[in-house]
Amino acid sequence: MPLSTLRLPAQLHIFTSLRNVHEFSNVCEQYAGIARTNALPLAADGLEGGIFENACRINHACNNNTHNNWNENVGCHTVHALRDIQQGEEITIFYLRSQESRSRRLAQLKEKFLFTCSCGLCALGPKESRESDVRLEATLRLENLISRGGLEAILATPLQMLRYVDQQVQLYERHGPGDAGLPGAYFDAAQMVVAHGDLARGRVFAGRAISEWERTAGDDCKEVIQYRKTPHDPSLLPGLYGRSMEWKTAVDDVPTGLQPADFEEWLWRRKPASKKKHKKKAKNHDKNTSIPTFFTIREVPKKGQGVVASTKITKGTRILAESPLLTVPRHVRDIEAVEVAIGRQVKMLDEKKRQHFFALHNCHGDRHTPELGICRTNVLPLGTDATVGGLFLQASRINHSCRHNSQNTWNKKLGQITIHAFRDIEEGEEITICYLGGSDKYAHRQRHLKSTFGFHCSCELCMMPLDYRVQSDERREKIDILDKDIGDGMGIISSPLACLGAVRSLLKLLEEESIADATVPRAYYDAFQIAIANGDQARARVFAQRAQRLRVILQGDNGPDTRVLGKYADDPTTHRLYGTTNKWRQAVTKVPKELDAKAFEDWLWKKRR
Ligand SMILES: C[S@@+](CC[C@H](N)C(=O)[O-])C[C@H]1O[C@@H](n2cnc3c(N)ncnc32)[C@H](O)[C@@H]1O
Repeated sequence: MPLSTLRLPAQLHIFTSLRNVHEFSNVCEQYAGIARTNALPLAADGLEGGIFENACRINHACNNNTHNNWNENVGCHTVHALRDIQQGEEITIFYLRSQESRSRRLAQLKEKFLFTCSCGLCALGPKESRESDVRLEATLRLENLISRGGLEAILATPLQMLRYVDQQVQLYERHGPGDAGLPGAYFDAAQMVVAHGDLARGRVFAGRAISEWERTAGDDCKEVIQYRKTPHDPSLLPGLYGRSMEWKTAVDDVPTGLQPADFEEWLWRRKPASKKKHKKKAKNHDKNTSIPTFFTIREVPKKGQGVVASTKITKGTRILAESPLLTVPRHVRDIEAVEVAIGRQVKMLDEKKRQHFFALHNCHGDRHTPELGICRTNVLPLGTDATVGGLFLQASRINHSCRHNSQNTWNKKLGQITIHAFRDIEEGEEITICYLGGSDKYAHRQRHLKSTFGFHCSCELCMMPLDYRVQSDERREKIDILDKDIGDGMGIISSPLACLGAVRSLLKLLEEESIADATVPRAYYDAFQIAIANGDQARARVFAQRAQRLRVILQGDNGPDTRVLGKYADDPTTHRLYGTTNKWRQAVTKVPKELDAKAFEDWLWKKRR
């Protein structure tokens, strides 16, 4: 039970003996510090917290072995073992709201609780840690897709939503029984199938959710009590049963006698992959390019049309290469001249293309002619800082996200825009690019998107809780400052070491902010320039190689920046800045070969030991 009053001296004594990681100069600050260090949430929203004599002594681990939960029925904080705990092993809980990548967890724990976590998960070697991060990020992404889709997506694309939960459960199970996300996932699945009248599967999913809640929070927890009857009568799931009857089954239609794997196939409505279907997929190529089609263009809730992955797309895949339908001058004040230029090109389109053109979205209403409104809504830049934009029948259907998954690049040599996935995209997930430049903060992003494209952004990042968004804005502000400092070019010569340190800090912030677009190779290219301007060919080669590898992901082998970076990686002295000073002069052969990963990074960034 929480310590409800502190009038009794014994309770006050317990309270003041709790750890306080915050500085204080009076009693009020001391008590507030203790509360901030120790309070455990009394509800899922985390707005109210309680102080507990024993539970507040439990330390954090990112691979926690227990799950803590405020049980409002019994008015107690409960702690349940998620796996066997050996005698003498420390009992641990998880202090943060959700499992994220190692760097994010470390940053949040440092900020909120002022410690550097060294638990088993944080202490993994680089390879295992990366693998764990990939799994956690995938879980989080699926969680976001499910929660953002909401009822609308459950009703519109139920199979897709069920697929997300299926993948989520598989990821949780790969993590082992320690994960407390399972009951929620099974409950989501129960809601999805029941909304379409499928009581048989609803019964199985609801049963699994209840037994997982019992395991992680006890049979007297709120959820078990509230939904105890649903495995017997899944139609009791609140407000959902029979919104559609597309998957209608009776509650007793659960198949018997199936092998476990076959039962799971039935339960999750997975279709066994038939050879025929594979053949069809391989043939499914875009008519105008040699690229297989990875997407469909269809209605996306609250966004009009959008481009949606029709298969899983792996990081680095070229999703689309497309020639512009017409080109439009950008940054021109003389609107009439622009209208004339557009009008002339629209007239020259054949009838079919003209129809496609006028079917594109126009967010400007009758403020402009339809031709100009369509172009202003849909034009994509043909190069960095380009004075010309292009209008595309497919690429212009791609919607915006502040945490996008794909990069658009104008490939002058091909005369086409390319769209590359810079992280894995799940089947059914929307393909998104960023309409904005740089690392704009929340308020600025919303203002700009509203005034230029007429919508309020509710992407994954913009929908994060306020405290997360504030942290994100702080990181973005730092990114902006570092970017400007590095970009002014003076530091390369006058203070190269500080400049290199700034690039390293920038890359760390970009990773924390999950920015994986062209900003990252650009930062490595900055590091390359610092090294080569000061005569260090060895470091320059490594930085150029890293920038090139990232450009291959974002633009492909034949991308506009990929080749030139390859040239610099082969021979860094071909860069125009080579030898501006010889302060760090070093041959290209001096890249150390014997160092472990950490020592190599220390060498690369000239970090003194
Ligand atoms: C280039 S078009 C993208 C395709 C467009 N959705 C369509 O139906 O053709 C830009 C327009 O799409 C919509 N849009 C793009 N991203 C959006 C988002 N994240 N949320 C809501 N609407 C969005 C806005 O209406 C915007 O003006």
